[in-house]
Amino acid sequence: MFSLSSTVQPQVTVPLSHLINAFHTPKNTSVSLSGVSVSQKQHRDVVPEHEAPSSEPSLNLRDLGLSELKIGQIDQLVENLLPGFCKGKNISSHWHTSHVSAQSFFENKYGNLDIFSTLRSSCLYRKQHSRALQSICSDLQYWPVFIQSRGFKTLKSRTRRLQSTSERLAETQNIAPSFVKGFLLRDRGSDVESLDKLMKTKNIPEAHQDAFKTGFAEGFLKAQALTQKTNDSLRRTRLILFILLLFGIYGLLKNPFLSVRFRTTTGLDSAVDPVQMKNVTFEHVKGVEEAKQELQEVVEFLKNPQKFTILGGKLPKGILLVGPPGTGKTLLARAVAGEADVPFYYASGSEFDEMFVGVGASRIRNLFREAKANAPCVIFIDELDSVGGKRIESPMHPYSRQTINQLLAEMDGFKPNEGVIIIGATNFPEALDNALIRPGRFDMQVTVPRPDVKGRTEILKWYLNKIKFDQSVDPEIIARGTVGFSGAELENLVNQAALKAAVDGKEMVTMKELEFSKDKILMGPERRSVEIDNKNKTITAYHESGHAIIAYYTKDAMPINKATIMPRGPTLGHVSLLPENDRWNETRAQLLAQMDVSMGGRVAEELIFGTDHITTGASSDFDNATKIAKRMVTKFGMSEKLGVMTYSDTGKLSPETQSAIEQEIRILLRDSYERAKHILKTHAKEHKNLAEALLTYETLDAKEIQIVLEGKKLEVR
Ligand SMILES: Nc1ncnc2c1ncn2[C@@H]1O[C@H](COP(=O)(O)OP(=O)(O)OP(=O)(O)O)[C@@H](O)[C@H]1O
Ligand SMILES: [Zn+2]
Repeated sequence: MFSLSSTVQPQVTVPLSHLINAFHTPKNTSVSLSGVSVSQKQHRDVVPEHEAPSSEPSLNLRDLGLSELKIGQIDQLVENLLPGFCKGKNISSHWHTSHVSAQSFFENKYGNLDIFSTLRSSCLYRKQHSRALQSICSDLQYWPVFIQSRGFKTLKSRTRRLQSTSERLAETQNIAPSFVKGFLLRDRGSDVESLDKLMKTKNIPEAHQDAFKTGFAEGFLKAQALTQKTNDSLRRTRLILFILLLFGIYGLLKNPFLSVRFRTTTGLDSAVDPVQMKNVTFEHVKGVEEAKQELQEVVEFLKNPQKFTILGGKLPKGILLVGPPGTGKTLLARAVAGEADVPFYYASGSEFDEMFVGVGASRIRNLFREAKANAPCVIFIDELDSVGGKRIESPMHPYSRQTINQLLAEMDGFKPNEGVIIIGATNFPEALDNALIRPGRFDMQVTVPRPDVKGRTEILKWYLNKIKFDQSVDPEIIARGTVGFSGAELENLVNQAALKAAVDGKEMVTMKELEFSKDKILMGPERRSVEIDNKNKTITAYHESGHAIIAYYTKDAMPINKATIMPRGPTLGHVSLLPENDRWNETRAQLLAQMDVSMGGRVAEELIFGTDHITTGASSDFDNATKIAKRMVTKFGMSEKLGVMTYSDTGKLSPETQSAIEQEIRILLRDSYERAKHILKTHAKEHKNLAEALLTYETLDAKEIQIVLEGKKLEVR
């Protein structure tokens, strides 16, 4: 384990290369770190400060103390800095710890949330931020190194930091993502923005923008070449950069819709032009069937608003697409417009107040004026939380209230049959201002989850069909190994494989390149979340199988409908049961069975992972079981000791009766726990099989569960 001392020591001077080596050196080599105490299994030696070669670039951390952190740097920290720690394996385990502590902080605060989206979308929570950051950063004392090296000006030092070609490759994404968009398009780092901003301020006409970007990249290459002339691997980097560039431009020409992204232009009274999205349809969005179904109605409405409303159709004005980054929310919104063949207005919440503070409100006004004049149409507001967050006391955004109020006023200001549909996207719905989700505003929520294994297969096939690949390629195998990947990441995976094949001079993409780029992505930025996912997934798989096994082997339990370990909302997985008929009455045996099924999760954790490793994940299960037990005792007269009598207001009971009730409930729960334990012990083998099947397939329906429990082999889907 690579753990660094836990206090920030701003006075330490750390030679960059030493840090870098520490990040990228395999476990068994020893690395010198100056001034940073390092402890792990095999001790690495710590070189005193003066021994650092003076010619090396070094950084005085004093100038960059934690208190200096600007809110705007949080994105950089989260998106760029922390992944940097995860490149090597050691770092990844290190990150693990920090992640958990930061996450638990947020969990206490907000329930089970994705730390990344939380940090990303809530620049407003200044206090929480600094605390969360401290918990992340407290032992990452050299983090400013990375922050310092962001941006075009300082990229030189950053390049030195990068050791392997593959990282240089990753680096190129940060350098020129806007013109490799559609190709390697996930990074929206600050570099892109600065380039975009530069183009805005320089007023580059659209026709020349590509040339400008190219020139910019070339200039960057030159600057790089000047500083490190003879470096061999640098040449390779330049080559790769260049190939990337060509590919990117090629992709841009070939596939314009991928890169056309409408932005409200600068200026106070900016014109707003729609983007017609004829060529994006639901066909382009894979693996989110449920969301598409839910949105189908909206398409019908947009095709003919009057008719729809005359027939009595009722539609929300606003639809909120909720889901993690890169799952296709923007794509879905475009597809809605495309399907209905109506104009699509794109706006990004974070852009409203970005150029000139206070113009957000007028931008919103313009946007809606234009949209209404061109109805039916779709207005899409990406990153809705950054305009509609609960930022009442945000010093960063003094005008945001105005912006959000304007948005609310506009939404209230038109009738449902006017044909304007507002689609907002967020990966952090909890941060939204309550006023926004009231009826008549964003009152319909559509979840856009990470794709399951089937969805991932579809997405991979879709993007594979755009490139050349050989017979060996089996999308399903890749899909199984990419738990937790979003659509964008899968697209990226395919693109990177194509790139790798091209760089290696191959004619087609084979399984080898796909596996390579999968691993690369896994080791890169996404790794820790996936790693945590895997660990959590195992626990979840046994927990959920526990419920399922009890349900299956208990005579009076409801039949199982499905079991899944796909996280949804705040849950990590669930087992759903379906009553055979509507239940008018429940028997004592049925109630007990329900309790046993609830107990199954925790019992499974205890049996498989040991008492020390049981998780908090069972609390709602216990709530369930306790409620049933309580009702049995106090309402249904199902306790021998307390007899056939109801006890409605437990507050008015004598202490003796109360404790008798409690005692009875406790006994019911304890017995239930023991029954569940007995079943799980008896069926340990089936339990294991089911958990493993869940880990492979993520979701199993009733029939598949039965097949597994009967010891047969599941057909590969
Ligand atoms: N389900 C999917 N099917 C096909 N392609 C997808 C899917 N999800 C994402 N992609 C690809 O990833 C790109 C980025 O996705 P998109 O911008 O729609 O995600 P998003 O959910 O809006 O992300 P963010 O929250 O970061 O804005 C899409 O343009 C598309 O190329
Ligand atoms: Zn449970």
